[in-house]
Amino acid sequence: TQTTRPQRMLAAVQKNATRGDPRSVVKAIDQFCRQKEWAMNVGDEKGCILDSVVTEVNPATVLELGTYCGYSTVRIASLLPPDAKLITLEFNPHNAAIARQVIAWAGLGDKIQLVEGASGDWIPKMKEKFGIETFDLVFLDHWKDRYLPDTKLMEECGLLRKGSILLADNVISPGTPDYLEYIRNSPRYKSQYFRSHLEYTKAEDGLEKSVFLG
Ligand SMILES: O=C(NCCCCc1cc2ccncc2s1)c1cc(-c2ccc(F)cc2)cc(O)c1O
Ligand SMILES: [Mg+2]
Repeated sequence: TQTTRPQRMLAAVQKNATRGDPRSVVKAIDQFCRQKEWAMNVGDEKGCILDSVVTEVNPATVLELGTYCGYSTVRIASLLPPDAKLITLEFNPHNAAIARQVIAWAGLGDKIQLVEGASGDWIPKMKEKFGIETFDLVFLDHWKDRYLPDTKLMEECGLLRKGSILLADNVISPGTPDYLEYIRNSPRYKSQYFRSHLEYTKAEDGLEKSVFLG
C-alpha cells in the first residue's frame, strides 16, 4: 500500500542519518525536503535562527506546540543542557508515531516527552501532569489560529514567568495575523521579528520572538 510523506521522511532518516547523531538527522530531513519532497518542517534557514535563540536562552524547560515529524524537536533538544526537559504536543497520531521514531533515531528520547492531543486540552494540565512550574521557552508551530488563544491560555495557567521566551514560526506564511497584532501591541511582551523564508522556498516567512515581561 502507498506510504505517507512522514513515512518516506523517516525512511530517509534511517537510511542517511547516523543513530545517536541529532545533527545528521536534521541534515537528512533537510536533504529529503530539498531534493525529494517539500514538508512543513521549520527547515534549515529558520532552523539556524531557532538554534541561536535556544542557545541564547539555554532553557531548562521547553514547550513545543506542533511536533509534526520531530525535526524542530530534535533540533532544539540537541542544544539543551543535560537536565533540561522538552515537552512537545502533536495532534495527529500518525505524525506522532513517526516523530517518536525520528527522536529515537537521534538518541534524544530521554530529553523529550511527546504528548498526543490538542494544545487547548493539555496546556491547563501541564503543571499537574508534568510537574512543570513555568516554561523558559515556547516554540509555537501548530495550528496558526491557535497561537493567540494558546498564548492567552498559557498566561492564565501561570505557565509563563518574567523573561519566558515565545518563538513563533510562520508568522507570515501561512501567517498568524491575530497573534502578531496581539503580541506586538501588548505591554506585557517585547517582540522582535526575524525575517527569513518559508522552509525550502523563496517565499517570505519569519519567526517572531517575544519576551514575556510578567
Ligand atoms: O500548518 C502548519 N503547521 C501546523 C500543523 C498542525 C499540527 C498540529 C499540532 C498540534 C498540537 C497540539 N494541538 C493542536 C495541534 S495542530 C504549517 C504549514 C505550513 C505551510 C506553509 C505554506 C503552505 F503552502 C502550506 C503549508 C508551514 C509550516 O511551517 C507549518 O508549521
Ligand atoms: Mg511551521
